[in-house]
Amino acid sequence: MQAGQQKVAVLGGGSFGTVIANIMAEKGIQVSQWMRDSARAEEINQQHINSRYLPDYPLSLSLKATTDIEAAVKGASLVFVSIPSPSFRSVVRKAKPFLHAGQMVVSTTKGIEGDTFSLMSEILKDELPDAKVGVLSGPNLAKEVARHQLTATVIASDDEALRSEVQAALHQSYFRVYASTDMYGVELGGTLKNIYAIAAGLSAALGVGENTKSMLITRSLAEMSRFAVSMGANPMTFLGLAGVGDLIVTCMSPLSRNYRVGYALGSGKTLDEAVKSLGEVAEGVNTIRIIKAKSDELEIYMPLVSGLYEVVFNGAHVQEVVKAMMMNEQSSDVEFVLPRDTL
Ligand SMILES: NC(=O)C1=CN([C@@H]2O[C@H](COP(=O)(O)OP(=O)(O)OC[C@H]3O[C@@H](n4cnc5c(N)ncnc54)[C@H](O)[C@@H]3O)[C@@H](O)[C@H]2O)C=CC1
Ligand SMILES: O=C(CO)COP(=O)(O)O
Repeated sequence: MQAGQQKVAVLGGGSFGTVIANIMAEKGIQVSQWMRDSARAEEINQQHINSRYLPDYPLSLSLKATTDIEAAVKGASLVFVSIPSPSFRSVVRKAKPFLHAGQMVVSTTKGIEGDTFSLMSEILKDELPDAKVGVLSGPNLAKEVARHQLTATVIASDDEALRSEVQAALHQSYFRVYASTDMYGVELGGTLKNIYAIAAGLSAALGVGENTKSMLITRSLAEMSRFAVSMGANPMTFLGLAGVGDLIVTCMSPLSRNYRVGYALGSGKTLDEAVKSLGEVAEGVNTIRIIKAKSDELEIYMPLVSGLYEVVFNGAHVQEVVKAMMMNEQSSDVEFVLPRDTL
């Protein structure tokens, strides 16, 4: 389809929904961005800015925002859902009456629904059994994308036509889209790394050295891939942009909201203060709780998650938790090379 004839809908008026919508609008695709806040929609339409989430970034003049979800999705070949995980299902339900059979729907959300332990692709399949479903995930700090910093991401789906459509819609001189068929692995990569970004922010605030930061990131990768593989994901996915790529950016950048929550905790703020002062979503806080419960239930060894859970929710002292981890029994480096249970 020619860019000028294609229509795409983006559900969500926050930082990521806005940059994704803007990439496509800049290419001449007709984009309708749905949001609940009418003042924000009017601001995007009149002043071409989203001052709450991306205050310093002018948006494409052709990007159109609306509070009418039917108008947003009507005639759209692709629908992106960029809504924080706690509200994801309810927004999909709102859009559902206006979607057709075979509709392509892509989640950009990096979280888990607590009550059901559903990833967003599972919610999409659940709510929209006739839709073609995909997941977009990768090292994609919204403010850097808005600034046209060279960026790459991953579209994961079983559906080849959906993967090609998303690659064509989002490809830009500053934005590349790689393909994957491991939807579950790609989605878990984006979701789990938020936990370790909180740990990285916390340790940065405590002034740890570069060796320590490297150990933390690499052992985080080992832990998140161990969990994902137990859930059926492909370990190779964690070598890609949605695994190690997203883990690195989120553990290293103060632009990450999860990293900032960790940094605030390490600077002596309470969890409430840290989350309130952020004013945006940090999915990792809920994800720690959800993954702690799941890993306990399935007996998956996750010492970083357990330690962080104790610090964040039970007031344990970081130094004590770290000391216990360092004194733990010796283990395998890459357990897909040397399995832990053969030690
Ligand atoms: N910001 C980033 O750099 C990136 C974010 N993501 C993911 O994208 C998802 C969305 O995040 P952001 O856009 O960054 O969040 P944000 O905090 O910037 O904005 C969230 C948006 O969702 C809207 N919203 C929340 N509940 C709603 C409801 N019930 N109905 C309608 N709208 C509702 C809010 O009004 C707000 O516009 C998250 O899961 C995040 O992990 C993914 C890649 C990069
Ligand atoms: O997922 C992200 C970058 O890829 C954004 O991370 P935060 O949600 O921590 O800001």
